[in-house]
Amino acid sequence: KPWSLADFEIGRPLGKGKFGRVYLARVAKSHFVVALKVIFKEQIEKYKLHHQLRREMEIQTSLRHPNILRLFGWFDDDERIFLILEYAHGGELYGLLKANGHLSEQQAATYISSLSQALAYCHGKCVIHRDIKPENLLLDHEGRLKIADFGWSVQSSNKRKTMCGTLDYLAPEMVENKDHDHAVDNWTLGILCYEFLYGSPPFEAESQKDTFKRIVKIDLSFPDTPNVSSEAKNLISQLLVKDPSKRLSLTKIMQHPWIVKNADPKGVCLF
Ligand SMILES: O=C(Cc1cc(-c2ccc3c(-c4nc5ccccc5[nH]4)n[nH]c3c2)n[nH]1)Nc1cccc(F)c1
Repeated sequence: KPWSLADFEIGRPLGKGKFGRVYLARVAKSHFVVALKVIFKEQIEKYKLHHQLRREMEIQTSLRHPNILRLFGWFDDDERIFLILEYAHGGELYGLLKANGHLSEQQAATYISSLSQALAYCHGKCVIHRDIKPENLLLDHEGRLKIADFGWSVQSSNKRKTMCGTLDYLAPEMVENKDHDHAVDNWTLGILCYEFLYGSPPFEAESQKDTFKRIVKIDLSFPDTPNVSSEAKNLISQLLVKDPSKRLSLTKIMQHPWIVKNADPKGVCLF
């Protein structure tokens, strides 16, 4: 019997986006907790997004990895499509980063390792460009990282206001509108690693124009505080490289001395 809204008890909103909101919910019978995403059909029709949505749902349903948020299933009624998504009890990684200012080298290395494993899994299934910015990263009850690919730009509560327009995470070949491949994800890992350790992305600037200039110039510098190990700086410097083919591969990232030394093998590290 297909799922329907009657099977769920709806809780508070968790986030909202262009195409609808995400609610905390639980299966009425089993009390199994999920995140229920509501997408309005008239929005999909208006933007002619049927195929993209269908493809995204097929991709998400097929991805099974401990660091990728699950799409358990979906159902619809006359005006809405409902996605039954995994609930991440720890909320947005962005919240943890902003609360602490920056993460410890152990936390940062653990999350970069988890992201590299999740991306290697995706690339292995010819799925690229999972939008990996802090706003798309959630934590489960054990502090394990979960990529929730909001390709549908969910603007949730405590998201950075400049998020929608920021270039901070885009690789040079993207801001220069050249064709790009999965190496853009390796660049983004460098950006994220820097942001986890210093609290803000490396090419942040007052205007998008200045960020653009800093990205294409690879205008990278490491502040003296917080004190970050040279191995961490070495990894970042091998990812924030202009030539996509020269960026450290996902396998090499997982074998990097800083990752081997600092990442928690179980991917949870709570210190
Ligand atoms: O839209 C998304 C991804 C997505 C995930 C979510 C999302 C948002 C928030 C949460 C949360 C969550 N837990 C929290 C705890 C505290 C505070 C906030 C929290 N949000 N858990 N799981 C979530 C899932 N929104 N959108 N996938 C998608 C879109 C179209 C088609 C498709 F197949 C998948």
